[in-house]
Amino acid sequence: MATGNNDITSTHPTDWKYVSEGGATIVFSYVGPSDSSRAKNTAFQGMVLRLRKVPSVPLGVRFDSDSSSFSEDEDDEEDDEDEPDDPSIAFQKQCMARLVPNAHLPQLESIIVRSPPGRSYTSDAIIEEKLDGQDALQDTHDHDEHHHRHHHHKHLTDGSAWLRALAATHDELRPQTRRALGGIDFKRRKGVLATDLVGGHGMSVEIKPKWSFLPNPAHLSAEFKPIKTKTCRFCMHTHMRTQEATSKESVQTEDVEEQKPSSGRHAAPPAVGYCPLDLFSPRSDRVRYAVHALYDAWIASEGKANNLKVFVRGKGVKVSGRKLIFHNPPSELEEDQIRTAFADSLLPLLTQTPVLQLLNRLQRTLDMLDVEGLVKVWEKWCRSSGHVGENELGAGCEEPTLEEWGSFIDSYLHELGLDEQSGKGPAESVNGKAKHAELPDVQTEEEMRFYLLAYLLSATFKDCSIIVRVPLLGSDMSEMEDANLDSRMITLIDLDPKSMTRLKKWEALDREIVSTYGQLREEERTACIDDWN
Ligand SMILES: O=P(O)(O)O[C@@H]1[C@@H](OP(=O)(O)O)[C@H](OP(=O)(O)O)[C@H](O)[C@H](OP(=O)(O)O)[C@H]1OP(=O)(O)O
Ligand SMILES: Nc1ncnc2c1ncn2[C@@H]1O[C@H](COP(=O)(O)OP(=O)(O)OP(=O)(O)O)[C@@H](O)[C@H]1O
Repeated sequence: MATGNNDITSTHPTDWKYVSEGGATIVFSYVGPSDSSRAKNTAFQGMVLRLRKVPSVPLGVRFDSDSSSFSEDEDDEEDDEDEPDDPSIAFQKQCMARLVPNAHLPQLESIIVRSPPGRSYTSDAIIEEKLDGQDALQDTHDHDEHHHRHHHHKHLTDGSAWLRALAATHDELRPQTRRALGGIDFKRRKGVLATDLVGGHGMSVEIKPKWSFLPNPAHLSAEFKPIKTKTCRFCMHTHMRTQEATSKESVQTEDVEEQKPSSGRHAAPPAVGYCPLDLFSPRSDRVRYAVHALYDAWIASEGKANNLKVFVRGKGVKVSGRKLIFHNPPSELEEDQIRTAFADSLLPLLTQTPVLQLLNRLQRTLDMLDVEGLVKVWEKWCRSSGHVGENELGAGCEEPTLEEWGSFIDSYLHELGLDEQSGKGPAESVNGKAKHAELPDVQTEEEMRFYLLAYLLSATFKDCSIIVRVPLLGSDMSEMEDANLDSRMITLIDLDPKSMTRLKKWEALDREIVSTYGQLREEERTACIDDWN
């Protein structure tokens, strides 16, 4: 029995399973009713729901009518159509799809998440309240709950009722550090339905690779150049985070559960030992080393580091349950065997599909000046153009429209001599580097914005994740022959546009990370090897 009704608020909150979340969004997958009393809804099968969280993270795209904003008034029951679709949808369709082959992108579509007035939810029922005051029950097994509903807060029956019920049903599964910072944004009228990349019968491994390159040295300050050309940004950031964690530990109060991250942002433990430059290397022994390091950091952080997540049949695997990644978990298994089998299963897709190399090329060619070079160009342009404001990087700059993003991508592809969706790797960047040996002489606002947009887009690719789908270890399917490699099994997620307002943060963070790392003696610093330099 199945239905295809695409009113998401007619599904029960328990038909959805919490998958995971980041700083900006939270994701649930459709599992359907747990018993046969109700039909599965085919409109949601194989899909996840991605919802924006509060506090909201600013996005780097503006619509002509500035429709990226939405009503701040909770009681405002405007048409759902009045809220624009989540900007990530148009951005992916019109911009990202020109840079990344479709095979490596999830399908995205907009979905209304407002429930009709008068509809409320209990743990196992949907209650419809007739507008003339008479009540009608629908699809409920728990009539006793019904007569209590008038005592409930008005939110239980307003348009946010479904979102609130979804949040209440799943809040317990969320990490405490994320819960302390916020949850689903109940004011939103729309969410995003996306291909479920962690469901099915196999294993999905999510890697957040981060920065894949050492910077172009041409525009670095004399003070930072020796530091930044030896150690990659991720390894330096890891060092800073490790120091921060150590100093926090020494002042921690007893009540750890109640502690909010002091910076107001989620602080995942650092993935010590992992270097992205290993993962992005063309040498498979280095890629293997990186996967081992990610696995070790996953274990050491008890699954809290955000660079590796593992899912089996749609559910996040805990470190303590790691044997679940095997089809038939052997009773005796050395730790090293699990790690080796894990890396064996990922290596073919990581090394023989173009996704990592594509990410590498995009990141480095979009960040040819480094933030230090970008600041120099910006300051010079501010002086020459009389640009008013505090002169902080990006100050006073509007978010780009989709049209401007489109023109930017035209120029970028043209400059690199690449075709749309070419998916080509970093060899193409060599020309770009020679070209950016000199600081660009920016004359117009349009030219200045070209460099700012390039940096914003590089930041998206530095912060996105890949999801690799493979059979469970030890299953008949797990010995993948090269010929059987299906490159669609590796997908890029979290390709949201970053906001102009982030530029000043990145400048300051760069300074903080590098000066902290610079306090180490030369011989204490890690030498990261960029094979593509
Ligand atoms: O600055 P970074 O490199 O620490 O990246 C931030 C991420 O931290 P990470 O290093 O991956 O632990 C951070 O990840 P977490 O929330 O810590 O998992 C976010 O991805 C953040 O982006 P946004 O605020 O969601 O747009 C990321 O911020 P942006 O740099 O993309 O602004
Ligand atoms: N299409 C998908 N299928 C399955 N799981 C997904 C999908 N998209 C996202 N997820 C899961 O939800 C998590 C949060 O999504 P995403 O990374 O897009 O959020 P974010 O808030 O933008 O992250 P960040 O803080 O890194 O910027 C992901 O880490 C992943 O585990």
